[in-house]
Amino acid sequence: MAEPILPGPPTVHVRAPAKINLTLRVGPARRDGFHPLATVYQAVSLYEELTATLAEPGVFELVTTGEGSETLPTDDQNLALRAARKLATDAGLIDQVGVSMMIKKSIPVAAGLAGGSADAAAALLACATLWDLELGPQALQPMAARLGSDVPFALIGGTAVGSGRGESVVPALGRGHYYWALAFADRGLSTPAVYNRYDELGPTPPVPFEVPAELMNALRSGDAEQLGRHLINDLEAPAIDLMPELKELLQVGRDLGAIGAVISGSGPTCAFLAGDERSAIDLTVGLSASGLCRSTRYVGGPVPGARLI
Ligand SMILES: C[C@](O)(CO)[C@H](O)COP(=O)(O)OP(=O)(O)OC[C@H]1O[C@@H](n2ccc(N)nc2=O)[C@H](O)[C@@H]1O
Ligand SMILES: Nc1ncnc2c1ncn2[C@@H]1O[C@H](COP(=O)(O)OP(=O)(O)OP(=O)(O)O)[C@@H](O)[C@H]1O
Repeated sequence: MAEPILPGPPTVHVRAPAKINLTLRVGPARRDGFHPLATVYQAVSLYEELTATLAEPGVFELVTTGEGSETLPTDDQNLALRAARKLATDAGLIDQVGVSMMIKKSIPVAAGLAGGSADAAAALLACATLWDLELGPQALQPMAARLGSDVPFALIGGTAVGSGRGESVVPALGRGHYYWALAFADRGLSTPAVYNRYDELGPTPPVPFEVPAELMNALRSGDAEQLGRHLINDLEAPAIDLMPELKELLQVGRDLGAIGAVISGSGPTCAFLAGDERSAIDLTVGLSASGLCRSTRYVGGPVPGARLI
């Protein structure tokens, strides 16, 4: 006789998006080593997928698959596991809860697209749900900020202005959907190394600084051409200093018709803004053919932050 099918332990699925920095103004290093930022984030349709299953109390485990996963730690060095443990500790439940997580990575590692932050945000939301903590993306913000500068944005998604060290995020009012071609490099760049090189190259813009009004106006009116003209990243010079081939890649994208080109975050991923979806696809084809990048992908934004699926 067939065995009865018993329900498995509760499981949730979450996906969390990559980000592009449309603006990244960087001030001189603070005493704690972090740099004050004025940034505009946009979440784009390249997603990490996390599956979390309730486990025995005290069990916190993780496996990763997909893009670059073989290079990642699966112990507490991994941001997702660190996020799960931190949530359990802060809730006073560290000896009473457990979780088994599986992450399918699509965001390349150390690419400037905040893949690790997306994983941390996904883990927070998944574990809060599994453990019935009744904490949504807003309530999880303070804990997200302690895990990393980009984690709070990964929870809210959309388009948002970031300040402080990037952890203080306010949604930006905007209209329009934008089409991007992303060009991935064949190696990563370390975020601290890029900030260090930024300090060495100096000088830094005076603080307080602001997000360009033209960029905010472009977002408000949904004007892609104007947005493309006002993309700016102060980490572009140090990223190019560490990886000189990025300069040519940015130029090739412009020559292929991109209406804007910028390195995302600390790089090395280059983001090219296109006028429409067809042009974004054409750009990915042209960039691939240039031989200057490992691979390309077209994405759209803004999209929501970490969500249950
Ligand atoms: C480059 C960006 O992605 C732009 O959004 C972020 O600034 C980086 O965010 P992140 O990877 O979440 O960074 P964190 O994990 O908080 O910090 C990693 C390291 O980056 C440097 N760091 C980060 C953020 C910041 N405002 N100033 C910094 O100098 C510090 O050396 C820090 O030790
Ligand atoms: N789940 C994770 N995914 C990716 N990297 C992780 C993860 N956990 C820890 N890390 C470590 O964090 C480092 C940076 O990873 P990540 O892919 O988030 O870089 P990034 O996209 O450049 O980040 P950011 O744009 O936020 O600076 C990696 O070198 C990796 O060892």
